[in-house]
Amino acid sequence: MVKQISVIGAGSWGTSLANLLAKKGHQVTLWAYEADLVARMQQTHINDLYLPEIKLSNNLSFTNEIGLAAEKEVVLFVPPSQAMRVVLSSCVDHLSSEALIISASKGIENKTLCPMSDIFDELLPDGLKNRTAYLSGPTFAKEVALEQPSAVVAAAHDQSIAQLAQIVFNTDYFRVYTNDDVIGVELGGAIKNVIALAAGVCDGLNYGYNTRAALITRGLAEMKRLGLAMGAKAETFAGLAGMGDLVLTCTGDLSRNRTVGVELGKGRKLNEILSEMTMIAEGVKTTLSTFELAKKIKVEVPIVEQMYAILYEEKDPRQAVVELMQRELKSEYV
Ligand SMILES: NC(=O)c1ccc[n+]([C@@H]2O[C@H](COP(=O)([O-])OP(=O)(O)OC[C@H]3O[C@@H](n4cnc5c(N)ncnc54)[C@H](O)[C@@H]3O)[C@@H](O)[C@H]2O)c1
Ligand SMILES: O=P(O)(O)OC[C@H](O)CO
Repeated sequence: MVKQISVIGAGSWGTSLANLLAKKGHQVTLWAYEADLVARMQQTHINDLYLPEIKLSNNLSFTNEIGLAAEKEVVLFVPPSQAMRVVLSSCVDHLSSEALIISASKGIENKTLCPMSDIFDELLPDGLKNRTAYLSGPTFAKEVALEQPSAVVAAAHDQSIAQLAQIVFNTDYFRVYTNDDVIGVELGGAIKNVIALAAGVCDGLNYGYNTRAALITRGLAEMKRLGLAMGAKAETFAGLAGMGDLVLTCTGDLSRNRTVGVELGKGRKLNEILSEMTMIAEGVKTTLSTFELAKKIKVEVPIVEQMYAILYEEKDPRQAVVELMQRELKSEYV
């Protein structure tokens, strides 16, 4: 059934998902933060800042008026996670009480340590709190835009809402599974970015496949440990939003997080690396949140701690690896 949908956030992922939905036949409006980008997309149907390689569907319209965009049957939020609170706040009064609300952003807010679902729970009116779903999984925006077969999960507390999201997004190249573990799916998608930074650091230091495999596996152990302490299900970390996204981001050259890590491993300064990027590497800020969250709930996350020290205390990446390798010996599953 054709839906009126708005996508709030015209970065590479919002644009790619808006295009998927429009090609599927939905009536889609894409809201961009940058007014000049909206004007150019209206003329060219190309997002020259964030997804320049893709000619967008003629079925897609563009706006800079967030209130109007929010008045749709389905509202998909895809801003950077640190901007989610402000963006959602400006939409709340315009949302229909019947709307299906979806978040596809991956991160943990710095100042509150909230995953996106806590921000939605805090800001949405009661009737909409149970009408939200969280889309996550191993998906580079460009590959989805090129219709490469991909799979994701739509997580919601209410499975009828997860199923609605599944129906709205599923295509023959974008397979959507439902999931009821909202916190697990959210933490998987957020913390894998921290581990991807670390995987990039190892590559930048010219370590090999052994190091990468060890990093991915022990990174997954940290994601799962923190997730379990936050009430997530263990199996979520073996799924698309856990191991699936972790493997993609730690190994794929399209990952912005992994790319930042590679440059850090080569010895470049964080500020210099970030100043050259138009796009966002969520893991940089999520490292800070994850480090503080783990400290608060007393969960051991040695890779996250070393990544924090590299990013925020200018620790030498090679020394960080040495310290990880020289930690007290222990059983694999402690
Ligand atoms: N790109 C991907 O492949 C991909 C895949 C899955 C999930 N995600 C997630 O989607 C979210 C959005 O990332 P992206 O890759 O689409 O972005 P991007 O890096 O391609 O673009 C940056 C985005 O940030 C927006 N922005 C910058 N400052 C802002 C502000 N103050 N307020 C509101 N918006 C602002 C820009 O308008 C733009 O939409 C992130 O949480 C990311 O982790 C991305
Ligand atoms: O490019 P990254 O590192 O932000 O990763 C993009 C997606 O989250 C991969 O699933």
